[in-house]
Amino acid sequence: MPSSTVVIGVDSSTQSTKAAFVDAATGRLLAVGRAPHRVTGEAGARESDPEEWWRALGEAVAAGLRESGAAASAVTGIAVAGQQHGLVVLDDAGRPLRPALLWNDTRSAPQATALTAALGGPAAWTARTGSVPVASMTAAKWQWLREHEPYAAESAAAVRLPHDFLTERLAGVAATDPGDASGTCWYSTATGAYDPGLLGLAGLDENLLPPVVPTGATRVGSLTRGAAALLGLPAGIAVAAGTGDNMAAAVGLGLGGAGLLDHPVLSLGTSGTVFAATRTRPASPALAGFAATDGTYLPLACTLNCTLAVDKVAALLGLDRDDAAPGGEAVLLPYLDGERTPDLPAASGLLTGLRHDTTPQQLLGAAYEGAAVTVLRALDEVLRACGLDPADPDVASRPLRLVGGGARGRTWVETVRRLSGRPLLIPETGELVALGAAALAAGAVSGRDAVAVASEWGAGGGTEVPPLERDLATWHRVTSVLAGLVDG
Ligand SMILES: Nc1ncnc2c1ncn2[C@@H]1O[C@H](COP(=O)(O)OP(=O)(O)O)[C@@H](O)[C@H]1O
Ligand SMILES: O=C(CO)[C@@H](O)[C@H](O)COP(=O)(O)O
Repeated sequence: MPSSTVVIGVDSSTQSTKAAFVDAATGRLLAVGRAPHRVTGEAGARESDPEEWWRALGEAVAAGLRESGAAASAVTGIAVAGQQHGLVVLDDAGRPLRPALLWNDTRSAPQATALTAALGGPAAWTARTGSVPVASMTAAKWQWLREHEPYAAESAAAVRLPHDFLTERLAGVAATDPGDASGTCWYSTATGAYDPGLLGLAGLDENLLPPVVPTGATRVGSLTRGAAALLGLPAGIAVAAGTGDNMAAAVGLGLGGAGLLDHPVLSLGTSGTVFAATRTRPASPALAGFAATDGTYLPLACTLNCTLAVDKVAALLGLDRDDAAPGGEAVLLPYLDGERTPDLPAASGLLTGLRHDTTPQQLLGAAYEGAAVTVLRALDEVLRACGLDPADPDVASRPLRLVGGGARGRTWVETVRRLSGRPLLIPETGELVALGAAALAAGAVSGRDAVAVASEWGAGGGTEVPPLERDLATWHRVTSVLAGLVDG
């Protein structure tokens, strides 16, 4: 591949769209174009207009093109990684029939409970899909739509996830990948295909879904003339299948079959996620057992309240996000959006341990601690799903890779360091999801394995932060309040 070619990786996540322009030969990040999109809704509702994602994708690509100084003619491929699980329903002209129901919309919790029971409980689900339905899963959202807006469900000519909605706009071809499909609860990680029985349970016609192509780096088509004109890119360049945002972060870090296996990652974004890439198909009811893009798997735990929730607490207190001190006796579980891990969709924020001398800075620190402990609690289960013993010194000393917007924040890094007691590895590149998507685009152009491409690019490398002695007093204080919430 000539060194002058450029690939674009798009991260269409909850709060914004980022387009990474990457030198395909060296992996050098030339520029990242950004554009925000809105999330609306109250009382558990979280929705976004897919047309806004499409507009934001155009703006982010235009900004990246300007800032990179790259000639549009140098661009050879593009791939989209998107926030997982969102339900997009389209009419027969490909227009959204309503706003997308997002991963953090908890209105679908009762439908998730009913689906779990309908198949005979959690074990039956993990055996088939790798995951147990919770409000986030697409199947629960589809059931919610059927019950609450039957007209929209009956009129749907196509059902899409966020990333494959955008891929189809680029290539004019319907396609998805095993990674994002595995977050629907109608795709089986055991068979690597849609599960007819689960589609029957959801009353969903398979013809409404995009075909699942073998990997996110599969070339599904070429940039259409219309999309090319809109984006200022050459028509005919490769469009990859793309994937979900967590799977793309794994690719960017070089995790998977052709790279690093069984090493933990913590992503601090709107969601907090903890995961690893492994060869063993996960089937733990405590985790989502996703497929990765390349035939490996991604056991993952996801919380609903991470950076956005902590920023909200900082705003309530009138503090900047790094004006925090360790929480002391105060415990703050910032479950502003309900919670998914543990599965408490109706939860709200909880504060305890206040004293006369508690400071606003401690309250903010307690919010960081509450959010961090909530996601870190699942780390041992992720390691067990990889077939590892979390207490094994070799396993305990594996660095935790920190990604997502929060990994740029001093207080996040120090809080995770203190509460995990692990060495951390903070990649130089902040935009691992977009970079992973760029590697998928490079794979679609060259036919090479995207994880191998990303490993060669070296994007996973970064700063190693040595461990601190683990703050077990805070850990136990937070986990005991959390346990009370679960039991209560
Ligand atoms: N320097 C920083 N310090 C702490 N948090 C940050 C910093 N920069 C960005 N963030 C947080 O990162 C979040 C966005 O991260 P990102 O991974 O892009 O989220 P998402 O993928 O959910 O849209 C914001 O909620 C913001 O609070
Ligand atoms: O639901 C999940 C994972 O199962 C979330 O991780 C979403 O994929 C949204 O990610 P961010 O926007 O927070 O990156």
